[in-house]
Amino acid sequence: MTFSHILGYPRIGADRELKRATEAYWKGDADRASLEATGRELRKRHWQDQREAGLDLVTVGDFAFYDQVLNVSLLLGAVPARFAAKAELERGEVDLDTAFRMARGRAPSGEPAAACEMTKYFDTNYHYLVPELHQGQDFRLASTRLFDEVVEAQQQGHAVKVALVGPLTWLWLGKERGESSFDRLALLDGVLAVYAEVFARLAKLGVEWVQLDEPALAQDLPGDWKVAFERAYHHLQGSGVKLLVANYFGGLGDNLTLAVNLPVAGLHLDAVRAPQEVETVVDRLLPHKVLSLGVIDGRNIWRADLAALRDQWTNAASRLGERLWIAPSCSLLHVPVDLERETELDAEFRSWLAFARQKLDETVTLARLLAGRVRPEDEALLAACVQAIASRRESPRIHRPEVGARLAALGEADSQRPSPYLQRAEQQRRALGLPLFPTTTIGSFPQTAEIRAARRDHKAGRLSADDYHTRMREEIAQAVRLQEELGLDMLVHGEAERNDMVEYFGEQLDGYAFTRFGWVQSYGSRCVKPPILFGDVSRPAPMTVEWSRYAQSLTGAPMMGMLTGPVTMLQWAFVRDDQPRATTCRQIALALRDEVCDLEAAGIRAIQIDEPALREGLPLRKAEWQEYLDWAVEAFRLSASCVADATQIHTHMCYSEFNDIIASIAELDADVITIETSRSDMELLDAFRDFDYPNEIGPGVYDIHSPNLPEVDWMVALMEKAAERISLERLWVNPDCGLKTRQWEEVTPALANMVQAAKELRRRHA
Ligand SMILES: CN1c2c(nc(N)[nH]c2=O)NC[C@@H]1CNc1ccc(C(=O)N[C@@H](CCC(=O)N[C@@H](CCC(=O)N[C@@H](CCC(=O)O)C(=O)O)C(=O)O)C(=O)O)cc1
Ligand SMILES: N[C@@H](CCS)C(=O)O
Ligand SMILES: [Zn+2]
Repeated sequence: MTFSHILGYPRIGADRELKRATEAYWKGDADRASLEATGRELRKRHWQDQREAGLDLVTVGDFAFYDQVLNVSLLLGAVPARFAAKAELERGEVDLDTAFRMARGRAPSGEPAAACEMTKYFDTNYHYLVPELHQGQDFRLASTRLFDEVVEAQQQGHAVKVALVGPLTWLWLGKERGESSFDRLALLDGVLAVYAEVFARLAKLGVEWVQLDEPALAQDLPGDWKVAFERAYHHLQGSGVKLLVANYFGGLGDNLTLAVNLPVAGLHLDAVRAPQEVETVVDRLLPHKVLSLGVIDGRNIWRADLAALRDQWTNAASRLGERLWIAPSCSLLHVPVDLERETELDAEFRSWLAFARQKLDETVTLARLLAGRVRPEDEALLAACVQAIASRRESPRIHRPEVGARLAALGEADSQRPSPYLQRAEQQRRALGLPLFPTTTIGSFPQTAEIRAARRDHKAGRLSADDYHTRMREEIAQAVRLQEELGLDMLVHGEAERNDMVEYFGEQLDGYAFTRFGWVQSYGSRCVKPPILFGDVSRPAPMTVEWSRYAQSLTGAPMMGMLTGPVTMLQWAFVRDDQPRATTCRQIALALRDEVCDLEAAGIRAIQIDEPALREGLPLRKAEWQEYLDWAVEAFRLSASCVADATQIHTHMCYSEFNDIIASIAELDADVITIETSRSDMELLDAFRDFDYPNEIGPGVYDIHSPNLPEVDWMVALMEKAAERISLERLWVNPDCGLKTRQWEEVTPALANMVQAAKELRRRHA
């Protein structure tokens, strides 16, 4: 028999039930009991799905009301002091509201406090809460939720495997806090003691297998971390459960020997991203260990080629026999829940896809194919699969010769602005007439319930296109009026008409398809619906020009055009796997270039091309960075370089640590870059100073994720710190990121203070 399992399942629910339940609880519209009931209901359904599909084990521990990394922090009692949870820690149960305050700064009960930092989980668009680590920190078992969930699953009759973020990856993802620097590996023993206690309790509950997610193994590990891996897993040996160490999102690389030799009962490999490592691991795996092969893609939505996978892994199956487990490459958290609901996609296109629910079936069928225990339903799935794969391969919907021809005709000059920055800057100063410390925002204004309701009514046919456009124009006019009243210098139209900065463009470009219910959790209750990039990309018609032209017609101040850049359009979509990502990215860049040209022709004097995903697109291994950066930078430049010197190109990035990639950021050659810096106290600007970054910079002066009002003095002080690093004439004043998740009641006074801060800075530095 070949075992089948998954590393984790989406918890948000096919109807985003978890989003609705948590948001209702936060608003005070639902009580704790009803939130917990929704959690139980979702877990029950998801375990049932796994069981019905025929998986041998159901996975427990992947559920979270906010984030699975935060769950481990709670389990370990790693709750920062500002959340005042001493009594809860002593009692051994951190309250759910404390967890919500850690995640978002506030909850229905307890005092608000600064939320923990949130950042991207490896190279995904999923955000985790960064564990805060202190010198001499104590750890103690401080949550029983995991054990309760295990009992819950067992009572429903399931064979359970527990999944947790592993101790090394938890530390790897954490950040040292406090005055003096220290080595966070010094905390490992304390962390391990709690993991051992957790395992002992799980063993008592009859749990045989615990999966420990250690994707840190897919990155370049310093020597002391490799030693720590060995030490940790030796320490955890004999803790009463069998440990399966799971690596995903990439290969083990030079951590292969380390991983293969860990004293654990099994290893999971990402055989989608690193199939080439499997044979070596099989050769070297000790005979008592199992190998879980992640062969179904957990990061994409294409239907698996089951016949090809069967042929590819037959040898491993015959060598390993019962020691082979079959699984998706990583948790299914990163794909939408159920394709069955997408009834509006045409049958042929739908046949090319598999979402989480369908990937369960693929996993089970493949395991049975490899074990030679084929059932009629496997034969049926295999036959449907063969047909779908052939239909996708041969489809005329994918290839459009004119797109390839346009790419082939490109020369170096096409990704080059006519003049260097200094010359452009002079022309832009004349054309735009901006003051010192110009103020701007990042693009979006609050996506109110009314805006979303109007869009929903329009999509449902209850609001005509004309009426919808009128409603959106009213929103834009109001946003323009407000910005003028506030005295902002470079205006934006506010992005009211956009459901999402990627999906909106995906809906208008050829080569993309979009779903109705394909939600994927981005952070907490927030979800995104990544479009599906299936074919050659082109722009059939202008996408933003009329909105921008209208917004500009309302004001004499410069109005910034607003586009999502090619790398972000690629990174936040499900991307075709039949050609290099670089080629797809260049196709998107050309489509965007058409839009940039049209915006300029419509009289728009500044155009922002957002690239918040540029950094997260970096390969996990440094050796592969440069190749990626080369094509990513070229794609951005290709999209931006058709404009005249006097047209100002902006870009924006958030969630970025710039030190490592500053040279590539400079190569983008954007006239202005606005970045997230406020939470780092402007320290991120050191990279720009040290590199002698030549162009203009808007370091974010306030954190848009927080509902707290930014004070004028605070922003002035931050900008003074910025001015120590960057020359005054190159500094802009703006928030950290877009304001779509905030309320107008928060945005208006915050921007008023920001403009006030800019005035004070001008007074001081006149
Ligand atoms: C900048 N960020 C983004 C990332 N990825 C993206 N693809 N887009 C981003 O903007 N990654 C990094 C960050 C993550 N940040 C965010 C911020 C905010 C959200 C968010 O607010 N998501 C919304 C959904 C947004 C959306 O698509 N809205 C649509 C549909 C609205 C809807 O839910 N409609 C309901 C009906 C209305 C109702 O009753 O509420 C429905 O269809 O059922 C729209 O505006 O039309 C969220 O609610 O989670 C995400 C990531
Ligand atoms: N223009 C976008 C960028 C978000 S990263 C916004 O303002 O929401
Ligand atoms: Zn941003």
